[in-house]
Amino acid sequence: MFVKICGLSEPEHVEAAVEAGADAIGLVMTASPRRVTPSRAAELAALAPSHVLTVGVFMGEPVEEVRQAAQAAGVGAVQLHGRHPHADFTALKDLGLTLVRAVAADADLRTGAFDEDLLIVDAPRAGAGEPWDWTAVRGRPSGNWLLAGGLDPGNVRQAIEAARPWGVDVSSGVEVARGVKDSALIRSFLRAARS
Ligand SMILES: O=C(O)c1ccccc1NCC(=O)[C@H](O)[C@H](O)COP(=O)(O)O
Repeated sequence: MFVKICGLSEPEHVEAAVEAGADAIGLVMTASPRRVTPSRAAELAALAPSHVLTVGVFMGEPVEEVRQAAQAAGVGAVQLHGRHPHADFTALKDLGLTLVRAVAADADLRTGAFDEDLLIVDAPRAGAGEPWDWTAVRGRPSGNWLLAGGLDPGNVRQAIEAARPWGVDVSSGVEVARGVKDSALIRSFLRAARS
């Protein structure tokens, strides 16, 4: 089970996620209480070993802005929320970035439809910690896709049973307050997702 811990902004939480075995960490570089600057994202990304995918998270920015921020941060992947033309994905892929397409369940759920490497099927409001009907996507995407939206250490097993994803992604569910991560919750989430 691939696990991504998203919305990290403090070194101690990057270290906790890496030590607990996260496969990917998300650094939010768009409007959000979790937003980090490109230079802060670079500091955080540098703490992750090379086997951990570092993901810059964007929503609606022009592709040139995404390119500049991702390159300044030195992340290995970009996660695009919102509508982007296929050409945006191609332009970013040509830079060697891993592409993550984040959508709600009513979108095109074919993995690779936009040449992305990874699909995230999320709640309608990304990063809001809102659970949704995870059974609605069971058997729909195939390949490498992550389930997200309202997951936490207490419900992630149930969500995995409901949707049968390839991996999971969490942000709010490992926080003690909006935008404030907790190392113990990060560890619990990883344990529960893989139990
Ligand atoms: O975290 C944000 O505030 C955010 C803002 C805009 C676009 C994406 C954002 N976050 C993405 C994620 O944290 C995850 O990919 C996912 O939505 C998980 O969210 P949650 O329901 O909070 O676990």
